[in-house]
Parts: sequence; C-alpha cells; structure tokens
Amino acid sequence: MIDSSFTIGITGNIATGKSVIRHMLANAGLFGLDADSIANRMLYPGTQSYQQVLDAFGPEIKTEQGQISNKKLGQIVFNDQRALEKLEALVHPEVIKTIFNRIQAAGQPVVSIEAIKLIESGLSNHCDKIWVSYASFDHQMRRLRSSRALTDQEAKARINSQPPQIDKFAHADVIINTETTFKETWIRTQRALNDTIQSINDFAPLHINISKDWFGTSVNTVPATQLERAWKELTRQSLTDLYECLGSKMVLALSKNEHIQAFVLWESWNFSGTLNRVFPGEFFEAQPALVFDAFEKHAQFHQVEILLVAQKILEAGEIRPEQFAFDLQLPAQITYPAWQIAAQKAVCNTPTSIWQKVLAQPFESINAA
Ligand SMILES: CC(C)(COP(=O)(O)OP(=O)(O)OC[C@H]1O[C@@H](n2cnc3c(N)ncnc32)[C@H](O)[C@@H]1O)[C@@H](O)C(=O)NCCC(=O)NCCS
Ligand SMILES: Nc1ncnc2c1ncn2[C@@H]1O[C@H](COP(=O)(O)OP(=O)(O)OP(=O)(O)O)[C@@H](O)[C@H]1O
Repeated sequence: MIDSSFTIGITGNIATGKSVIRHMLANAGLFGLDADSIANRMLYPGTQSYQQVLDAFGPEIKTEQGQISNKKLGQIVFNDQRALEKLEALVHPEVIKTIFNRIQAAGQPVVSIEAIKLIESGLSNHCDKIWVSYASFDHQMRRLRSSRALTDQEAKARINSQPPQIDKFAHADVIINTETTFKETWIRTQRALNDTIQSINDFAPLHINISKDWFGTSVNTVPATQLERAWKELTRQSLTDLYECLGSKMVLALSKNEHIQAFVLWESWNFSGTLNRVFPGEFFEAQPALVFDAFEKHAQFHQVEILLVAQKILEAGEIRPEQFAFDLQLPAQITYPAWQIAAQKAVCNTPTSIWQKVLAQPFESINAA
C-alpha cells in the first residue's frame, strides 16, 4: 500500500511494453504514474537533484541554456554501470518521495506505477502486486529500431546493459507477454486487473459527470462487443487502431442515455494533456464546451498540469478555445521544460502557436521550493 492506495507496480526491460500496459490500466480507470517522467523532472533547474547531479557529473553535462542534457548524461550513464548507480542514488529517493506525495494527492483506491527500476529502487516493497512485461530480444530489437530509431549497435547496447528479464520474473505476481497483438495485450491486462481488484471493496469504474445528461467513462465499463461497435461507427477506424490507442493514448467515451456518442482521445505525457482527436468530428463542432469540459475533468483526474490543443485538431476552424480559457502561445515561450517539450511535439516542432490552459503548477518544483 502507498498511503491507502492498493498499488500495482509495473516493471520490465526496455521496449517490453511497460508503458503500453500503464496506458491500458489508465484506460481502465486507474490513476497511474510513470517514474521515468518524474525522474526526468528531478533534473530540471531549481530541484535539489539538479545541483547534486551537476556537482557529481560536472558542468559538461549542461546545455547552453543551463539545463542538464539528458542526451549527454545518458551517454555517460548508459555506458558506465557505476555512473548509472551514482545517478540513481541521487535521483531515486526524490522520485520515491514524489510518487508517495502524488499518490496521496490522488486519493484513489487502486493506482499503478511504471518503473524500470521498480525492484532495485526499493519501490516494489511498497507495491501490493508486481506486474512484469515481457517480449523476446528479437521483439525488443525490432521495436527499438523502428519506434526509437536506434541503430542495431545502440539497441543491443541498451538491451544488454539491463539485467536479464528472468531476474524480474522471480518477483512477479503477473507476467504479461506483449509479443502478439495490442488486443491480446489489452485482454491480458484486463484479465490481470480483474483478478487483482476482486478483493478491493471500494474500487469503482471511472465515471465523470459532465452535465445533467452527459458523462464520461473508462472504456472497459462497456462490454467489448458494444465498445467495438461504437468505435467502428463513430470513428470509422479499424479495431486494430482501437486497441493500439488504448495502449498509447487516453481514450474517454462520452455517453448519453447509456450509449457512447463520442470518443475524446488525448495524449498524456509527463503530466501534460494534448488533445489528439475527437470522434465524430461533427460532434466536436456541435458541442465544443462539452468536449473541453470532459477533456479537462479527465485530465485533472490524471494530475495533468497543462492542457494543450494544436490548431490542426480544431476541425473546420469554427471552434474557439479562447472561449474556454485557453491562451495562444509559442511553445518556445513556455518555460517549464516538460510542458515546452509536449507543446513542441504537438505542433510537430514547427514554430507555430499552440492553445494552452494551465491547470496546476508543477508538483515537483512546488515540493522542491
Ligand atoms: C539518463 C537519463 C537522463 C536519460 O534520459 P532520456 O530522456 O534520454 O531517456 P529516458 O529517461 O526516456 O530513458 C530511455 C530508456 O532508458 C532506460 N532507462 C532509463 N533509466 C534507466 C535506468 N536507471 N536503468 C536502466 N535503464 C534505464 C529505459 O528503458 C528508458 O525507456 C534518464 O534516463 C535518467 O535520469 N535515468 C536515471 C533515473 C532513473 O533511474 N529513472 C528511472 C526511474 S525508475
Ligand atoms: N501487442 C503489443 N503490446 C504492447 N506493445 C506492443 C505490442 N505490439 C507492438 N508493441 C510495441 O512495443 C513497444 C513497447 O513499448 P513500451 O514503450 O510500452 O515499452 P517500455 O517497456 O515502456 O519501454 P521503455 O523501458 O523504453 O520505456 C511499443 O512501441 C509498442 O507499439
């Protein structure tokens, strides 16, 4: 237990599917944290670890703007086990403290934490269940080559720098093989979740009241056949897309009269929320207030600090986010690094303005102050 939350710890080696499983649990209504994102925030100027890491690794890991360069630091620590251990010793205590604080703030009966070093950092001692993702070396290599654009040599070095996957199995309550389809990974994740929550009395599916008639729910609250039918009708996309989305995006079903009428898809990254698609497009045109409200409430549940909407998402151009308290800004003007990176990704790194709405100040900098 962390605070009074039943905690599922997700771990596994690189590219074995941890993040996909965390997203799938989030789409089943669970609040979840990614230790990697939190660790990254610990390196931003102003935090306690920032100065300690600079003292330990020297000013040559700084960028011209005075930030710690992940790339430079990564080149050092991923090629030197002792250096990685030194970095972890500085960062992990702060990461664990933040995870505890965030879980306490969320106040949810069941939560998940994804961490590559769940066991080694001691976090697993606070988890009620440990889930381990698995994919073979060949799958890891293929995934790193395609989605991370690493060379064979780089991918091999990353994989081989981690302990064998079998070491993690010894700690696992659940092992999820992710080598087949996204649908199969979804089914395995839901099955393991159902087994896990059977004993938890106060677990209730996510239900967001938006207005008198409308509510948002997590997609696992409707039977699979009904969900698949609604997806095909409303999105005109394939079922493969549905299950891939469930592993990479937040998918909120908007319902009225017990029927799904729309899907709001957004990307959750490092406590930012970027609106991705609304299906059907005409629904967004007709009911922008409802969509923005649902997006904000769902994002708040996940402790999102900034909402982002790129102009290209606004379909026919009739939707005016300023009416819903969004401001237009250039990504470069956003000063908090994680928010700026998310905004840059949302506009595909073009120097275009983006709509933003700040919901909360970064938790880590508040705690560091
Ligand atoms: C070295 C850093 C700065 C590199 O940052 P960068 O943004 O380039 O990479 P990112 O954090 O996204 O990690 C890339 C991949 O490396 C692997 N990785 C990250 N941290 C570790 C680690 N401590 N041990 C082994 N592998 C790791 C993961 O598979 C991850 O997907 C960063 O990874 C870091 O600070 N790591 C140490 C903190 C840590 O232990 N994080 C994990 C928390 S459980
Ligand atoms: N059936 C599947 N289930 C899960 N992932 C799959 C599946 N098929 C393909 N993949 C791909 O495998 C990759 C798994 O990546 P993911 O980011 O979840 O791994 P990870 O363990 O979190 O890696 P890292 O340690 O680098 O953060 C993704 O690129 C995903 O698209």
